[in-house]
Order: sequence, then structure tokens, then C-alpha cells
Amino acid sequence: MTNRHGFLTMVVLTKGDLDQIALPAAQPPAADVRAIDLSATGPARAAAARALVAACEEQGFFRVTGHGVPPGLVRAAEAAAARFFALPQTDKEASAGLRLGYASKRIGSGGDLGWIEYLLLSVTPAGAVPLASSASPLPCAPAAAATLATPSCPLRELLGEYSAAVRRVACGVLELMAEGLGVAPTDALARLVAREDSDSMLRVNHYPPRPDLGDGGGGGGGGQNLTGFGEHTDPQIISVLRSNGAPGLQISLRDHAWASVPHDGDGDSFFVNVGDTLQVLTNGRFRRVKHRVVVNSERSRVSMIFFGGPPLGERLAPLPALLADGGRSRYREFTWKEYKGSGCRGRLADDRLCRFEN
Ligand SMILES: C=C1C[C@]23C[C@@]1(O)CC[C@H]2[C@@]12CC[C@H](O)[C@@](C)(C(=O)O1)[C@H]2[C@@H]3C(=O)O
Ligand SMILES: O=C(O)CCC(=O)C(=O)O
Ligand SMILES: [Fe+2]
Repeated sequence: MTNRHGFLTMVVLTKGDLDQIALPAAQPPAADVRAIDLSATGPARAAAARALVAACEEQGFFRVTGHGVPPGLVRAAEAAAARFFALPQTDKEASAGLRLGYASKRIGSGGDLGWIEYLLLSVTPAGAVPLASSASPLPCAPAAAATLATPSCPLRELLGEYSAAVRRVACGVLELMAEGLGVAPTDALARLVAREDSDSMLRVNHYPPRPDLGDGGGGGGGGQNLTGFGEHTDPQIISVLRSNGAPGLQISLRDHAWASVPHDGDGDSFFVNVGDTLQVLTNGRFRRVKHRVVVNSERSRVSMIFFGGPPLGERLAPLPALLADGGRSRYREFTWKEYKGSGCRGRLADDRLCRFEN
């Protein structure tokens, strides 16, 4: 099947599949996304820390500037990923030996579908344990992959370099957060992601333009949009996202209305979202953000997301400083391994945290 741009579609979706991912054509209003300058010093840093706390309390979503990641590294990683996705489908599917965790159409193992193909990689050894993933980032036996048949896999190396840089951004954000919250030591949050045994992952998503299925709409149901990545919250502490600027990401606001994430002015920011675990660590003061990707674009969207997670055995509970004055914990203590396991066979949109509420 080819779409109206002449691209070979990555997977053949049945009419039933398309019915499942069709969405109404409505384009929600733009979200007001706060910018936080990570390079601020002196009084400006204290102001940035306060703004960061406010953004996490109100929206669970913001963007960071002044992060220090070389634009050349970002462009190189994005371009290499785009080249990978442009390979013939058989080559992408044969890439298992390169440990890129390639998969398409299916997200997790609970039956979620999306107009998407992706790479899912562990950034740290602990990340090799997948979270209900259909694309196993587990090390696989070396295999001869058609076009990328090189034992060292330059794409994986580049993505490794990229994740190391973005992991530093995640830690910088978490330090500024601790400062803003008045939590000591200021690495109380960042150390969870900085530790060698942190369970962090990198995901590279590709959403091809919506195909023309000749029905005047977006597949079944007469919708004109397709779900790229269904609504969900990220289970980890924080996620740091960068995209090639093609639209599609939407966040859910406090009133549950969807809002589109506009392209950042200079194209150099990273978007950050609060995950389930940070909501727990802050005893609900920070709000995890529900988000999704909707495809209705002339352009392919490529996004790269670093998920900063704690070590598998880490016991998760609100930080004592945030429980001061006899405050009651809203969550019972659990380990990250337990949390990952509990979400395993569920659907993307499930509320995985409610099981741990007191
Ligand atoms: C249905 C699922 C896919 C997912 C694991 C889960 O059980 C629920 C959360 C999903 C998510 C969302 C953020 C990341 O993209 C991801 C890798 C993660 O850690 O949690 C995915 C998981 C996945 O695609 O396997
Ligand atoms: O691709 C995107 O822009 C967001 C995807 C996402 O939310 C995820 O991979 O968890
Ligand atoms: Fe997400």
C-alpha cells in the first residue's frame, strides 16, 4: 500500500485496526508551555527553580532551554534515525541483531495500536528489562541485518551518545526541581537517574504522514486523524523529548481538555514531562501529564525521548521533606520493579498508579 506521497506504508493495517485508531479531525488549541532556562545563575536561577515548580504543579509539562546539548549532536541523531526509518521494511525488521528494538504498529503487549514505528533501547544495563514492550530492548544474538550489517552499529552508538547528553539534561532539571522544592540534598531526585543502575530508556518514534485510504477520511469511522501514540502517562520520573518539529503531540490540561504542543520558537528546546514516579516522590504535588500523539500531517514526525527511571530495586515513596508537619503519604511504598511489573499486560491508557494509592 502506498500513501498519497508515494511512501510505501510501513505496515499493512486492517480495516479493524484502522477503526481502532481513527480519531475525529478536531485540532485542539495550542498549550501555553513554559520555558525554563537551565543555564540561569544567581537570582535568575532561583526564579527559574520557582517557575519550574509552578509548571510541574500546574501542567506537569514544560520546555527547557540553555541545556548545553550540542545542536550538531541532536541533528546527527535525528538524521541517522530518519535514514534508518527510510530503509525497506524487511531491512528494519531484520535489524534485531543490532539491538535497536525496532517495532511497528504495536505498543506494549496489551493490544494498543498506533500509526507508528519505533526504536526502543536501554540506556543503562537495568533498562534491558522491558516494560511490557513489544520491541524487546533485550540484548539479542548477533544477526546479519541486510543494510545495517555492521557489528558496531553506528546508529546505536550515536543514539548512545545522544542519550548520555540528554540524561545530563534530565539530571540538571531534577537538581533545579529539588532547589525549587527546598529539598536537601539537592541531588535527592537527580541521583536516581544519575546512578549507574538507573533504569533509563531511549525511544525514537517515527510517525509517517497519515495514509490516503481512498475513503475521504482517516480510515474507519470517517475520522480524519489517526492515533500515533495513544493517551498515557509515562511511568518513569521524567521524560525529555525532542522532535523534528512536525506537529502531533498533545497534552491533557487540568480540565481534561486536550491542547496541542506548539513547535518551540528556536527549535532547540527539549520538552519535559512529569512521570508517575515523580508524582509519587512529590506526594502528588507535581502532576504527571497525560499525553498522546495524533497524526494528521503532511510531514513525518520523528521524536526522540529519554525516559529517566530509578534503579529497579529502588523503594519509591514521597521524599521525607515533602511529608513534613505530619503530612500523610498518598502512596504506599513500592519498588520500581514492582511498578513496572504491575503495568505489564495493561493498556496504554490504564491508570497504573491508582493501585498504589493509600
Ligand atoms: C502498554 C504499555 C507500553 C508501555 C508499557 C505499558 O505497559 C504502559 C506504559 C507504556 C510506556 C509509555 C512510556 C514509554 O514509551 C514506555 C517505553 C514506557 O516505559 O512506558 C512505554 C511502554 C512500551 O512501549 O513498552
Ligand atoms: O512521540 C512522541 O512525540 C511522544 C511519544 C510518547 O509519549 C512516548 O513514547 O512515551
Ligand atoms: Fe509518553
